[in-house]
This record gives sequence, structure tokens and C-alpha cells, in this order.
Amino acid sequence: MKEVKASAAWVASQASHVFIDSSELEKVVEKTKDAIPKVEWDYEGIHYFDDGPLSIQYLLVLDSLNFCFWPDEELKYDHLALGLKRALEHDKSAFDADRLQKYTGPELREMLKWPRPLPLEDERVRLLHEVGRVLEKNFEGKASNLVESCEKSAVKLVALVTRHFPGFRDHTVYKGHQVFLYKRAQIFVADLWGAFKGQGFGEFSDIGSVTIFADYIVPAVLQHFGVLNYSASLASMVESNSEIGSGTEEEVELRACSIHVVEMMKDLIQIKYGKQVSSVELDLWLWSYGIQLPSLAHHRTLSIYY
Ligand SMILES: Nc1nc2c(c(CN[C@H]3C=C[C@H](O)[C@@H]3O)cn2[C@@H]2O[C@H](COP(=O)(O)O)[C@@H](O)[C@H]2O)c(=O)[nH]1
Repeated sequence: MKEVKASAAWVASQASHVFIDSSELEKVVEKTKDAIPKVEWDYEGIHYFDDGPLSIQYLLVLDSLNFCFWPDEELKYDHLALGLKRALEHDKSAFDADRLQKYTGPELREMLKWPRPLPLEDERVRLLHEVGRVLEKNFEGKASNLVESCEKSAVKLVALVTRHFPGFRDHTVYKGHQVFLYKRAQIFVADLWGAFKGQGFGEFSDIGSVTIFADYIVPAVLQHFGVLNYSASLASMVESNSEIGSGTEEEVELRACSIHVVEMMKDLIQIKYGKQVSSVELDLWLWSYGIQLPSLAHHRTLSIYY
């Protein structure tokens, strides 16, 4: 994740649409220093978990589809997590590698009990097929083999996932530099860690290397806290729900500055208060806070990455 941190810092140093407010950052750190609100993984009770390899298969499928809900105003992440959970409870072989390669759009919709086409449905189906194909070809069909081969290293797991599954390669180019964001690959690691409570398949000696997961909720929360400020033109695009193109400077800055400012937050907490907090904990706090804010305006980019 060194590349994620370094490239996010570089974008932040060049940014002209998103700005970090260090004094507001200090205030937030001061306010939360004694208790970063602890949010339990699956506090919503919407994920499949049986403490075994099938839970890993579930999480890989979930995170391969964990993007872009907003074009359908009613569709939320919860529908995906819960829909996939019910499908698996109903049929334990629903996510076998051969089955994953055959789903059609209407079948995926039916699985999630969603009455109309999903946003980016064709892409979702393509990515589902890819997961099945790559698992079958390289990991004997089992996501647990993928995880086991990483010897409890989050860094290795992110590298392996992004090497084998093109759909997880969340990177872009900004002002001529390659920028790595790896939202879904990193959230897969965090989901394993959270679900297995840091034990067994969820044990990663380097979990602290993970950065936050740059989606469309976390930047909005950071702006809400005053830690990120937007240029007038970007602020009005976000407020008016105008679409922001994938790979535009605005979009890359929103995501990269979010990663970088949370890295700064971690450093500040460490320097000022001698405490170590992980991005995974900070992310879950920020994200769960954000989705509970009823009128939080977030940026809208059609993307398969978040
Ligand atoms: N940074 C970050 N982004 C996250 C999550 C999660 C869910 N993680 C689960 C894992 C354990 C917990 O119990 C959580 O339930 C989803 N997202 C992103 O949010 C957006 C969906 O928003 P809305 O349209 O309102 O449903 C979309 O980009 C989605 O990819 C997270 O944890 N961190």
C-alpha cells in the first residue's frame, strides 16, 4: 500500500480543487482523541458469516460488486450485502466458481430481489464472471486459497488480488503520474479482518498498512467536518448532483486527498497522543457516520471501483 499512500500524498500536494485544512484536522483530532467511536464490523447485521471458507467466497463476491449504488436513489450497499447473504443461505453453491461465470443481469437482479436493472449491471455481471473464471483457473475455485497463500499479509493480499483480478485494479493517471487507490481490494482485506475479528482467515500482521477506502461517502464526511474544502466550482458540482467524470482531476483529488488526510490524522494522533489507530477503524467510523447523515451531498462518478 506504499504506492497508495505515496501517490495520494503527491496528488494532495498538486491539488487545485480539493484542499486539506490542517487546523480543522487538528480540531477533529482533539475532539476525538480519547475515543474514536468504535464501530463494530457488520453493526448492521447484513453480512453472511459462518466462520469458514464460504464467508470468504461471499466477501470476495460482495466486494467485486461493491460500487456505484447512487444512480438508483433507493439502492444502497445494504441491499447488496443482504441480497447476496440470502442467496447464499438459500443455496450454498450459489457462489461456486462455475456458477459465478454463468449469471446474467436478470439473474443477478433476481438474486438481490431488485425490481429493476441495477446501475452498471453489465459491468457487474462481467466482474462476477471474472471472479469465477480467475478463481477457477488459479485458486481451485476457492477464495480461501487466495487468502491462505498470502501468509497473513494484507499487503500481499492486495497485491495478489490486483494482480489476478483486472476488475480490482483501481488506479488512474493524474497530471502524468500513476495514482493507486485500490478501494475494493483493500476493503476486501478489511472485511476479512472485521468478519473474522482479526483471527484465522482474518489475521493480518500488517493490517495497519491498509489505507481508507476512497469511495463517495468518506470524502463527503471529511468535507462535512471541514477537513477537506472544495473549490467553488467543485462544491457547486457536488451540491447540484452533477456527474463528475471518472479520471478527471476533480475526481482523483477527492479520492486521493481523502486517503492522504486520514493518513495525516493517524500521524497526528500518534505524535500528539502516542496512540496508534488504523485506517480500517477510522474508515468504519467515518463511513458509518456519513451514511447516517440524511442530507449529505456526495460526488457522483460512474465508476466500477467504488
Ligand atoms: N469507505 C467505505 N466505503 C464503503 C464501506 C461500505 C460497507 N462496508 C461494510 C463492511 C463492514 C461494515 O459493517 C460495513 O457495512 C460500503 N462502502 C461504499 O459506500 C458507498 C455506498 O453508499 P450508499 O450508496 O449510501 O449505500 C459505495 O461507494 C460503497 O462501495 C466502508 O466500510 N467503507
